[in-house]
Amino acid sequence: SLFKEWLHRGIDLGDMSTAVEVLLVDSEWKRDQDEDLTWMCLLQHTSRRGACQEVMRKYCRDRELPSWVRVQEGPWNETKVSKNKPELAKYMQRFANLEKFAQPASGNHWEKLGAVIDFVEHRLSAAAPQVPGTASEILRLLDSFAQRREHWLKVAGGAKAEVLVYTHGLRTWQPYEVVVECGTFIGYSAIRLAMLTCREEAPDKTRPRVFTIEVDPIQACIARHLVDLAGVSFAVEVAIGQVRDVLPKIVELFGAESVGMVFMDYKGTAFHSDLDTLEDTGALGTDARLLADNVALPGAPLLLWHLAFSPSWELVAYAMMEFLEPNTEDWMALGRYLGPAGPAPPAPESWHHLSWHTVPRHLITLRCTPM
Ligand SMILES: C[S@@+](CC[C@H](N)C(=O)[O-])C[C@H]1O[C@@H](n2cnc3c(N)ncnc32)[C@H](O)[C@@H]1O
Repeated sequence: SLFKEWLHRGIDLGDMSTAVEVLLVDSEWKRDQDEDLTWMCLLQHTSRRGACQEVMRKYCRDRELPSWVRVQEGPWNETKVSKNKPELAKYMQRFANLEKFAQPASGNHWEKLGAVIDFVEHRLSAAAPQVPGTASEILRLLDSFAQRREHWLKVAGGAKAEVLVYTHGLRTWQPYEVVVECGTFIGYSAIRLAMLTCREEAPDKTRPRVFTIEVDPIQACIARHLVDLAGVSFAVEVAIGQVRDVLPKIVELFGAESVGMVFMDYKGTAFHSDLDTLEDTGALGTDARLLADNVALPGAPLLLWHLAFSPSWELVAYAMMEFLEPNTEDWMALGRYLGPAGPAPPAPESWHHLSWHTVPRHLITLRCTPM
């Protein structure tokens, strides 16, 4: 009936594609096949075919549909494939349903990632016809891409990059040690970390010094490509998978006490349990550092509890503004590992609760509480 009201008022369903998508996924009426098809039909005749095809593709997957419903083949539109590299196309074909595992994407997420590759490649070849470029040049290009208002990228740039560099410089590194980054995205911080590890006069090029984990295969491939363009692929290994599945293999891959620094930049509610894995498997080296981003927004209260109250850790937290978001304050937590010294006292139940009701929602509740 809401749809009918929109139609009655002459509202184009294409302009409401996000709402239509939510209703298609959540509504009771979708059990009624005919009703369902009526809306498919209406979605096909809108002025914004691209957005609506996207909705239909998601909704109609694996379903028998009448021939008049025209849904473009596959979850990947031409822009995505053409903008990326053959390796990406291979992944796309192999995992046709991957899109549903990808991070929640804004409407233009994939176009933006295609554009970032174009931007970097174009300027790189204009400035210096040889590939690879230098790592600092790639970072500069990514910064300048992100600084365009419509191109914001969720990477640890600006003040966050400074904390990253500072953290890496806090300890004396052994030749067998690695930095583990959880959440690669397009490899921005991995490239920066690789630059730091390559500062030695004759860096060992036979083994990776930065091991970075990304759940989204497309983003992981983009990261590999940019790492390659930056000329640091010898120093960076991009692993594809969930952090929780990959971390247990670290000791097997690099040896016990081989992790000198961990950079957690993915899903705050998982930080504490994934850190447990690193501690329990003996992966953390002497005086290892843990840097965790976005611990206040969206929030990682259980990680903060652990770092603050476990005798194995010392904690410092930095309040700063998000990269290119001058109105959004966020925190980074920096932990220093003192070696296995026993568990933290259990976190109060309310902290577990807080972990699920991440800080933004929690703040909304607070604001609504009468003074
Ligand atoms: C904020 S971005 C990382 C930015 C990157 N650290 C940088 O500064 O350049 C977070 C990334 O974590 C990935 N991610 C989210 N949950 C994950 C998980 N459970 N395992 C692995 N990667 C994950 C997302 O796909 C996204 O690309």
